[in-house]
Amino acid sequence: MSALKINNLYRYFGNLQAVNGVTFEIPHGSVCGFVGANGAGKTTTMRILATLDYPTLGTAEVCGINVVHHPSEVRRLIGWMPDHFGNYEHMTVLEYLDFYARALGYKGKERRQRIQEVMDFTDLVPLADRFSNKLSKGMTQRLGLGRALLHDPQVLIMDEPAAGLDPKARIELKHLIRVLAKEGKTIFISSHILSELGEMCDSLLFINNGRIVHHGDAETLRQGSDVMGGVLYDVQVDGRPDAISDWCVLQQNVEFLEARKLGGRIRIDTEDPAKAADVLARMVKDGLRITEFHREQRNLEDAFIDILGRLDAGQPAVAPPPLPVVEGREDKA
Ligand SMILES: Nc1ncnc2c1ncn2[C@@H]1O[C@H](COP(=O)(O)OP(=O)(O)OP(=O)(O)O)[C@@H](O)[C@H]1O
Repeated sequence: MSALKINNLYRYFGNLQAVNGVTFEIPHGSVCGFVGANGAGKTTTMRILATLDYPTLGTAEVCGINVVHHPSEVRRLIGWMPDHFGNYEHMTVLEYLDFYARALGYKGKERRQRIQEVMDFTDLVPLADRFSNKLSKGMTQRLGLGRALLHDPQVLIMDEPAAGLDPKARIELKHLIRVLAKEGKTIFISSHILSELGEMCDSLLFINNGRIVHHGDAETLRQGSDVMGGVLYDVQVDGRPDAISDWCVLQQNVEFLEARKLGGRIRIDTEDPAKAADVLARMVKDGLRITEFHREQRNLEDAFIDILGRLDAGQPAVAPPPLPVVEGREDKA
């Protein structure tokens, strides 16, 4: 059973189709990044999962429990960290967590212990007596995370937790997310900072205009294979750079993509490194003086733009690959 499962989900606001037939599953114990432009439908999808909104059509389940039919049960399983949350004036960090722990039904010693654990984890102990509305953005996010973790949820849903954080605070947050992932929690996190998501996520889910346009792991996206239908190589020659494009015209499984100063980018129509080695050997045999031949690592922003470009060009989005199986996941630090 998946930790999160969304099936053919729609959410309309009047005529506006905010979520438009979204389907995906996220396995237990994995970290999934949710990526999309402003207004793509991320918050709406997350709010439905967090039982704060209703779908127009379709289903959403957390650990097999339907969010519409059993919202109270779902709330016990999830920790929700919204992109903005209100702090109360004249309430210290400790009082704030105590208030929510009471609301969650914790009593006496157990409550104090749970608050202490959360404050230790989020490094809020030195801020215990600070007014919660006088915290920096990074401290506020740690308080929000602490609040979301009070009932030790299995699944954490975080909407743009890194927005507005300075680099140090982002690194601290990333560290906390890694620790939680190592503990086996399922984490669904939206962000505009793709490079950071790539480092900590087992899979990335791209949404555009309310539709899922890609679901895959970051490494495959960087290498471009499942997006581009082949593998990209950067090739440089000693001599005429356009010798590569001339050569590619005569090949069946090699496509010339763009010229560069000393050569060009090509796509080899295979995942198999041995076949790429064959292509290189043929180039050399045919007289190209190769000075560089390496598999291209694209950044995730490029991959996202590629996917959107394919959609704009009327090409179908690539079918999602099988979901990653998370067994004995390793820390990616
Ligand atoms: N309560 C609402 N009433 C009307 N329209 C809404 C409502 N909530 C969201 N929308 C619209 O639905 C679309 C999707 O919004 P959503 O907040 O889900 O996007 P998002 O991907 O989270 O964007 P951002 O990255 O800017 O937070 C947007 O066009 C937004 O204006």
